[in-house]
Amino acid sequence: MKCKKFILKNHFDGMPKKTDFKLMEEDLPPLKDGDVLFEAVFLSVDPYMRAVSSKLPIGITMIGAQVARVKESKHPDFKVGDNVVGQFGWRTHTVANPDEVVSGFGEKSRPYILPDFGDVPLSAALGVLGMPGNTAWFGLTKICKPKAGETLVVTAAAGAVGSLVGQIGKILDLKVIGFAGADDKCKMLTEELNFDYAFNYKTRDITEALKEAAPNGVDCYFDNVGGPISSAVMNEMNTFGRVACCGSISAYNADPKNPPLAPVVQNAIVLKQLSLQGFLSSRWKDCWFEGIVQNLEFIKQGKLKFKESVIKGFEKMDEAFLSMFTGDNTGKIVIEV
Ligand SMILES: NC(=O)C1=CN([C@@H]2O[C@H](COP(=O)(O)OP(=O)(O)OC[C@H]3O[C@@H](n4cnc5c(N)ncnc54)[C@H](OP(=O)(O)O)[C@@H]3O)[C@@H](O)[C@H]2O)C=CC1
Ligand SMILES: CCCCCC(=O)/C=C/[C@H]1[C@H](O)CC(=O)[C@@H]1CCCCCCC(=O)O
Repeated sequence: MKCKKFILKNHFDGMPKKTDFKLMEEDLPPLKDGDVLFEAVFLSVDPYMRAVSSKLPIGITMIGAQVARVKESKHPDFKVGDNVVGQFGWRTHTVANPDEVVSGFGEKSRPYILPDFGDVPLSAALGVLGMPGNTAWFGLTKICKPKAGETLVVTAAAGAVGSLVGQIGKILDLKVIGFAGADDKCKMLTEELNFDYAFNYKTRDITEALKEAAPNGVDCYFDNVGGPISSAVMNEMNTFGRVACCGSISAYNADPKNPPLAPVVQNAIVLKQLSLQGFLSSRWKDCWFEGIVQNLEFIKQGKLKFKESVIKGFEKMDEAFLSMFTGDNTGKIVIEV
């Protein structure tokens, strides 16, 4: 049996291009004792792949998670028909011993069998009921530690993580201000997702927008973008404000030898006694299912909506990946095989 896979053909130089990838076929080995044959159902593209792949060798299968179905099994814990989330990379089929799966950056990562999501589609296991959902839930509650009545700012607010952070902020009784890169995204955030304010960072001055929406200052900042936008937000923060440093997508395509310069924020950090803390969602791997159960509960209660940009066809993995950097997605991008 053959599988299709995408390999990294060139290291990205600036914005990733279709020509940086190659779609190939590979013969799958027969199953040994302990092995399982997984078939991809939905695949994920995530911004970290841009940052991480520059450190990986050319020719590797592109890294990442997928929802896969067990087609054959010689492992006692995995039954035919089980749905799992596994770090198998950009490939349609995988033969692997689940106890030996290693993620693209070298961490052991046993695929986990998905619980019943009820009416919620399986693709959510890559979004609201998976890594981005847990990033939002744990990152906001454990790093920003918000208190009811406080003001939260979130950037990349219409994306997979940001759209959930803002809604969870509202569930926790915060005033929520989002920044996103298009007027229709901002409209969606306030009209559908309950944000109090949303501004287009491409057309609005950040400081001015915050003076209008947060005249009493910002207490929590969930930072998905880094760079000058984040410097401007930090300058509007209140004493003892908390910043959850989640990602810096504004610089992922930058030349590492000539990185972009953002305005200095040390004055704000010192004078306002801010706490900035970086985190990876994997910090909460030991209580991973608590986050999933919590977000599923919010969905069932009608308090949390999730947006997906579903792209059909494994062959479009590369295009789906590129679209994150042009802001073409709303919510989580998933590829349906
Ligand atoms: N720490 C962790 O464990 C995790 C961190 N992350 C990080 O969170 C952030 C969001 O990820 P995710 O929700 O998956 O992705 P998104 O779904 O938010 O997609 C990326 C979005 O980023 C915005 N964007 C792209 N380029 C820029 C830019 N130059 N400046 C500002 N915004 C830009 C675009 O929206 P727009 O139209 O608004 O510009 C785009 O849609 C990323 O930085 C990612 O690395 C994600 C998961 C886990
Ligand atoms: C390298 C840039 C990472 C930017 C932030 C981000 O998007 C992180 C996402 C992680 C998510 O929590 C689950 C993951 O697997 C993502 C990648 C973690 C990268 C680890 C890199 C380790 C290393 O290079 O040493």
